[in-house]
Amino acid sequence: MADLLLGKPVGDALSEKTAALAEELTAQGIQPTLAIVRVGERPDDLSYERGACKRAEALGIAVRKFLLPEDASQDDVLAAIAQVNDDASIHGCLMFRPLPKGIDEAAVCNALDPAKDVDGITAGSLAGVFMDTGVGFPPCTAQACVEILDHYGFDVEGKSVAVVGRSLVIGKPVAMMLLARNATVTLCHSRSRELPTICREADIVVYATGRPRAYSLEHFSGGQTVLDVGINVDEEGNLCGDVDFAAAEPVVGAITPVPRGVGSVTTAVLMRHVVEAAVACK
Ligand SMILES: NC(=O)C1=CN([C@@H]2O[C@H](COP(=O)(O)OP(=O)(O)OC[C@H]3O[C@@H](n4cnc5c(N)ncnc54)[C@H](OP(=O)(O)O)[C@@H]3O)[C@@H](O)[C@H]2O)C=CC1
Ligand SMILES: Nc1nc(=O)c2c([nH]1)NC[C@@H]1CN(c3ccc(C(=O)N[C@@H](CCC(=O)O)C(=O)O)cc3)C=[N+]21
Repeated sequence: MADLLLGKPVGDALSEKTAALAEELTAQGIQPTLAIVRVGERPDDLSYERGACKRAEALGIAVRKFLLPEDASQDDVLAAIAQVNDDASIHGCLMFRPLPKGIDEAAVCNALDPAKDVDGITAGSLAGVFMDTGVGFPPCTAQACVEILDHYGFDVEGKSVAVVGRSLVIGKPVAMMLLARNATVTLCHSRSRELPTICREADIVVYATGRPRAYSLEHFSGGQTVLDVGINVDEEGNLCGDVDFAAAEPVVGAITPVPRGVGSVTTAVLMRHVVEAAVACK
């Protein structure tokens, strides 16, 4: 049976420092505040929003929501971002992605004030991740994966890591962050051939594709570590990951469950970024 890599202890350890900083700021009359920009009602966005609001409340961080309908135009989203930029009481902004088709996501992302970019969506923050400059915040989920590996004592140096999925939210940045820690990274996507072989041969596999329970026995090997980033809703309305957990658990060495895995660490990382952004703008 695999070791369960639960997110809670990782998130709790991160949140201890965040709570102390948030308290200090509040004592100085600064209310750390996160803006959430959501277009439509994607279930994975709603799940993140629930998790984030719960954690923000526990830490004394305020949340302001900017909710737009599914058919919002690019100008509507840009107007919401402009409101966030102009409001000095907002320290960080989380805008759910992917945005509905027809909206130029890069244009909207880059409209955000870089100082408020707590989820690594602007080109400047991503350059920080890719060039290792220490400027800006990395995408929270990519950082959450690294925090989980650190917390549970997995040293990636020299190990082979397969990342499945190449989005700017998770696949590409997590690949770069693990590369910076001297892992040998294979970045896979929907056109990759021999994916099961690549996955089986890796010491650590990060699945981030948004395909419910799509990865099964042929992808696993004994003793490997699996991080399941996917947040999907199955036919019965239950949250599930990209990995077929029941098939993986008896085989792999360690695995993050969904829910209670990577997602809960993502929200903890987000809150830490918000508080750090609030400190930086003092
Ligand atoms: N736990 C957390 O905190 C978070 C969870 N998520 C979840 O992670 C998942 C991925 O999110 P996101 O990156 O935004 O999704 P995107 O849809 O932007 O990207 C999906 C990626 O998966 C790849 N892919 C799709 N099908 C296959 C396949 N059959 N084989 C190999 N690769 C495939 C795509 O490849 P190609 O580029 O070739 O199309 C693409 O690169 C979602 O379930 C999302 O909800 C996201 C962020 C945070
Ligand atoms: N710009 C952007 N960045 C993202 O990181 C991003 C995104 N867009 N769009 C949507 C996906 C999905 N995602 C989740 C994060 C945490 C939980 C989370 O906290 N889940 C709890 C359960 C919460 C609940 O449902 O009650 C858990 O896993 O235990 C869920 C989903 C981030 N995403």
